[in-house]
Formats: sequence, structure tokens, C-alpha cells
Amino acid sequence: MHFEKTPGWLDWYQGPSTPKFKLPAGAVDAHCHVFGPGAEFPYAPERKYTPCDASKAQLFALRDQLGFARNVIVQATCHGADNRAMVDALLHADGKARGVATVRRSVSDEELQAMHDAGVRGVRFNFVKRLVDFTPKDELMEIAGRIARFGWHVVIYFEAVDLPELWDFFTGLPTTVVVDHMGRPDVSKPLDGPEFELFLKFMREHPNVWSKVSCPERLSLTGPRALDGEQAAYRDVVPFARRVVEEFPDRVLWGTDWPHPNLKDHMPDDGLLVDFIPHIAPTAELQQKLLVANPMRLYWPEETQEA
Ligand SMILES: O=C(O)/C=C(\CC(=O)C(=O)O)C(=O)O
Repeated sequence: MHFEKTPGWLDWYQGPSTPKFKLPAGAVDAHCHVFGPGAEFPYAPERKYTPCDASKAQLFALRDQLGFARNVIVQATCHGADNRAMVDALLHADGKARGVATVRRSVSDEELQAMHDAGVRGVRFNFVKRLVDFTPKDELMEIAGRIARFGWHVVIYFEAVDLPELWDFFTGLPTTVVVDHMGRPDVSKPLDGPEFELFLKFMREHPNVWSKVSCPERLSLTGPRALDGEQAAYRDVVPFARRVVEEFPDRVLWGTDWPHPNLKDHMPDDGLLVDFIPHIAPTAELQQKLLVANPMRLYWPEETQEA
């Protein structure tokens, strides 16, 4: 099957630089995707965008080049609730990848078990309107109750302005809850303004809530682009991410977001994105938690020695 990319689609950056920042041993890229390839794993009919292909082999090559040990592969909305491409990647990762799926109410316990055996450890609920059609909250809550029995968690993706309306639903979830990209703050607003304060309150009052401090390239308004040797890109995102890392060091994750769906303006060099990490996690201890201890506790708990 042949797919035409969405007009204006930006492909992932070929030949990323090798980061100057040396990742700690065992670092996990805790947010990335695979796309197809469409000829093997067709994109879903209900998708809102058609990407370029981004295969498991290309993802694993990037992992090795950047110096990550493992990946968490998150189901992308262009595959809807057809998790085959993501699961196939998990099955070919030699145990070095875990996954987050998208499921509907109709999923059977046998299907959940098969995904668990492949390495899936969570489901993603997406509330970003340009990416998905609305799913009723009672359906999502039912799914959350079922996946909780597998020890999975829920990943939520939403925009900052929608947090008040979604608050009751999110705080009623029975699992660990992982927020994608800090709930997409508007970084032109003040760090200590009401919008970001609400997000911090959400984390402060709910110890089951974690956050990915990822995607500066998506949140930044000022740039500059993380290309051409720029080593301090996305300065306007730094205070937001750093605040979350410093206040909740044991509940943060980081990921490249490769292959960076739906960027309109520029495509980052993933090597330079890795060089962003020490700006938001300035000490070796914070880096170890963000990149190793936290993702291991959530995705490979059987390998973690908890005191
Ligand atoms: O990759 C991300 O995390 C962000 C996305 C895409 C997405 O969530 C998806 O397709 O599933 C976005 O903001 O367009």
C-alpha cells in the first residue's frame, strides 16, 4: 500500500550529530515512535496525518548512535489503535524496548496479555484535538481499570489550557499517570503564572503523576533551531522543564520524540536535543534519575533494586 505524506510534512533529520553530552550508562529514550513502514504496517484510516516512514531499524540505529541503551516506543496516532508496528518493534528489540499502546474498549484480555508479553506497559489517552477524535471518558476510565490489573500506567497528552476541564478525570485515574511534554505549556506565559502553576499543583497534589520533560522543539517559540552547531537551543523552554525536574526529580522522564511528528517549522538534530538535557537536569544525580532510575522503575521494575 502506498501512502502520500501530508503536504508540508517534515522528515526526520538524517545523520544526526553525536551528542557532546555523554548519556549515563543505561539511559532510556522514554518517548519515541515508529511509523510503519506503511507498506508493511498500513497507517490507520482514521489518522489525522500521514507521516514519512520511520522503521524500527532506523530507531534502533539512532538509539545506538546517541548512546541510549533502551527505548520506550509510544503508539503514534497515525496508527490509531492498530498497535502492530509498535509491537513488532518491541519484539525485535532484544528486550531493549517497552511500549505504550492505544486500545479501544473492545480490546480483549487475551490481546492485552499478548501486548504485555511483547513489552507493553501502558496505554495512551490523547486529548489533543488536532490528533484524535473524541473518546468518551467513561470508555477511557473503563480501559484504565482493566489495564491497571496488568500493572500498566496511563500516558496522557493534552494542552495546558485544557487541564482545568480534564482535572477530575485525570485525578480519578487508578494508575500511575505520565504526562507527555509537561502538558504542553505555553512558554510565552510566565513560569509562575496560573497556567503552569496549575500543572505543578497537579503533580504536587498527586504523587502518582509523572511528567516527560521532553519536546522543547515543539514547545519553544523563540528557537533557535537546534541545528548547525547550536548548543543552547530552545532557551525559553529551559526554565519550565528545569522547574519540573528540580521539584519532582523522581517522577520525570525524557525522550527524543523521534521521528518528531507534525513539526511545521524545523526538524531538530537529535544529537543536539540530547545536548539540551544538562540545561534542564544540571547535576549528575538529576541526570541519573531522569534518564536511568525513573524510566527503569516504571518500565523495567523487575530489573530495579528498590530499597
Ligand atoms: O509525538 C508526540 O508526542 C506529539 C505529537 C504526535 C502524537 O502525539 C501522535 O501522533 O501520537 C504531536 O504533538 O503532534
